[in-house]
Amino acid sequence: MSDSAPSPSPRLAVVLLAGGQGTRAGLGLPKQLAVLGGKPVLRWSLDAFAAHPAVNGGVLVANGDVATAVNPLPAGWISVDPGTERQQSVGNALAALADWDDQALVLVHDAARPGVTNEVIDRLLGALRTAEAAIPTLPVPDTLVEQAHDEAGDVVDRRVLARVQTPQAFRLDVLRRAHAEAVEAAATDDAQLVRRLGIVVTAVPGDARLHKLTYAEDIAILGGLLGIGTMRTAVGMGYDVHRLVIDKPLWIGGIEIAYSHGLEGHSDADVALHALTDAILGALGDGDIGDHFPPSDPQWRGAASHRFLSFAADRVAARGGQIDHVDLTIIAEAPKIGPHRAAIRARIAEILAIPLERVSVKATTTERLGFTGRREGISAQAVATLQLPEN
Ligand SMILES: Nc1ccn([C@@H]2O[C@H](COP(=O)(O)OP(=O)(O)OP(=O)(O)O)[C@@H](O)[C@H]2O)c(=O)n1
Ligand SMILES: C[C@](O)(CO)[C@H](O)COP(=O)(O)O
Repeated sequence: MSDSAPSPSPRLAVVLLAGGQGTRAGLGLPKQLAVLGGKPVLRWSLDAFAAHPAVNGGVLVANGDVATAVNPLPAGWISVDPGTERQQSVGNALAALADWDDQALVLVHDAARPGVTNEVIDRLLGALRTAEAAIPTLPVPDTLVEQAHDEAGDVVDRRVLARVQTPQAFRLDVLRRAHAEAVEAAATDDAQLVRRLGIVVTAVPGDARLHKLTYAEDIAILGGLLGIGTMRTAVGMGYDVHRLVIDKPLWIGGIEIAYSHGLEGHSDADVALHALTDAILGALGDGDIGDHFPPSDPQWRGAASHRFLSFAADRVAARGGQIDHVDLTIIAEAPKIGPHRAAIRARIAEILAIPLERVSVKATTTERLGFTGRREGISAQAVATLQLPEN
């Protein structure tokens, strides 16, 4: 029997990448801040790593506003600014790990992949007992073909292909060398840089839950994969009034209508889009249009109201929800809204990026009664029906 003590496990650091813009997701905010099951996407993997007994600390790569969403960081974690590309962001994290021993291990992970499990971390660490680098991969489930524009070409043999996920696991000295030698050579992940050193990268089974949030529809996919409850229906209502004044452009429902008068207001005073914006914010329980775009703020003077409505729609997407239906009633004695209804409906569907059938636009007079009947102003009422994930 040997009397030598077992060698201690190497220390383990995590590099959590949350420095991207999330352009392809188009959520109106960095996708790592989108809320999934009641917490930001970024928080999911941060919590999973912080709870794993082998993890000693980590570096969150994120801009200040993103890092703030997960304040305070777990013990042993710091945050650093991102670089312009993912690869530079990893480089910044490696610089922050300068005082870690070469023998340490590191897991590099996309914050856009919230579904980190202990099992996948353990598989990667198991592989690093003998390998210098290990990554999770999944088989390709579909037939793959070459394609040029809209012409499908020859089948590519998918048996020799795999989908690469993160976290990716490395001996720290290996990752340091790979990045040091890659200054001029871009790669979409760290394993490719390591392979350029001639080092073998071991593949371990990945996990469907590590699906990456890339496009807006991935939020719903992740909701299913992560077992985040069902959707609930939320209904909101909005109401707005603006005064008619002479010689102003008249904007209603995102279109300009030729008329002797226009609506008075701080923005373009589009009474219909304001009511709709409030209906959506109401369904979200997210305040009202004045909270987000205060009339006291000069930047909204004369602003086109489609910006307010897009903002509200983005907030629905960022919550992993969708707009089921909006119903708008415009109350005006004059001008007649009827001839413009179809154009208004199409414009609202365009702004909200939902099918036309999900938008209803109606109009009425008040039979010459009240302020609308006296043509002193125009009002609008709206109801928005959303599907939102249960938290
Ligand atoms: N300069 C960058 C670019 C990306 N990332 C991170 O790298 C991961 C994978 O990148 P990707 O999915 O491409 O995210 P984005 O760059 O945000 O997406 P897009 O390309 O659509 O803007 C994400 O967690 C992202 O936050 C980063 O830390 N620093
Ligand atoms: C690192 C990565 O997640 C591995 O699949 C991927 O390459 C990063 O995403 P991107 O869309 O290529 O930036």
